[in-house]
Amino acid sequence: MKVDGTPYRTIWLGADGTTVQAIDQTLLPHRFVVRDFRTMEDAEVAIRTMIVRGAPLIGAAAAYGMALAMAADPSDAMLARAYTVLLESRPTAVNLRWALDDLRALLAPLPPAQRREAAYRRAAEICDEDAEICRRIGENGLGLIRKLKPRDSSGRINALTHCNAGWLATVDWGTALAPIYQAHDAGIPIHVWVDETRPRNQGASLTAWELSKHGVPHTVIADNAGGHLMQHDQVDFVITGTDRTTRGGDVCNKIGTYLKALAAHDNGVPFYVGLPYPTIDWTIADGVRDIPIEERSARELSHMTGRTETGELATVQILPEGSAGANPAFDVTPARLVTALITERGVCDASEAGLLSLYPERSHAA
Ligand SMILES: CSC[C@@H](O)[C@@H](O)C(=O)COP(=O)(O)O
Repeated sequence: MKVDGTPYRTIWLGADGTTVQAIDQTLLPHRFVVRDFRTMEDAEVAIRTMIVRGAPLIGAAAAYGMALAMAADPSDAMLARAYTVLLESRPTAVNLRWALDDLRALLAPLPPAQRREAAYRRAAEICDEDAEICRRIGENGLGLIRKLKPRDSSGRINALTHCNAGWLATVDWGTALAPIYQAHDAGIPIHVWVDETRPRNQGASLTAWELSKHGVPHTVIADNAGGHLMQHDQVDFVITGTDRTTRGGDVCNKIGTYLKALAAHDNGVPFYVGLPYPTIDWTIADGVRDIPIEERSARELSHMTGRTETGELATVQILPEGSAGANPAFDVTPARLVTALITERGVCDASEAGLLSLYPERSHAA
């Protein structure tokens, strides 16, 4: 996607052929800064501190982390260490494990001298594949948007989204936002209600930024406003991404997604989820019980960072001294609340039968 006319992906290989570069998402929307990752540890820190975030981008960054590890030391010991260190950087997005398993299976049988080149080549392929997958999710989601009739008299289609599942969360295009970009580009009058997404504000900071860079009309709302808007016919569909979706169609996504799905269900508003195949965890049937939910620091609740009127970035405390905070970063929306899953292969029911209709080769997986 473009930033002020210049095409960008979220992560790419630097001109020296070794350093990996990525947009620093902790500074958006106020500063556009590109970071260099020179070591596997740089990639690990970037994932853990959310310089890069969003399930598909976490997978891509982990793949490049493995490549950086192999550039430093292509031994078996380093391969095992890089796998473990990177896997522990964040627990919920299954794309991380998917990418590391993919790289390890490719690299382990190779002689060490061939591992560096193979790892960089595969990391670049994963990035290209993610961009193409997301473009296809966009096409498949566009088909659904074309069938919607506006509920209110504005003549526009109103989407509601939570967190950031746009191009910043992937390598390019996004998952939830790809159909919205394609609808906008096709001339469909579409407007997006953007949940601010406390505590880290991925909606207010990232989704709003990338929609404005693409010229998509949008309005940021407090996280709790969505139910009210749905009761008053101001939301035609809800669309989110996901960090892990079970083989039965339970959707794990940013904390607060479940409440949006409940409100959508109560108001007869379609609730769609965009996802690429590496986000499906075929090993888990019950998402509420079995998906690991990341607990993040209470500091994300107690402090907020923003731009002052004089243009500097400043961090302020908003909780009283001594109040405890709890910060579960994700929740699980049961499949029964999901109208449909939108994948690169097409649209299906949020159920095992639905997913297997698109991925029949997985029917053997337990
Ligand atoms: C295409 S991204 C889907 C999800 O990764 C996204 O909605 C999300 O929850 C991101 O969480 P984050 O904690 O910002 O990494």
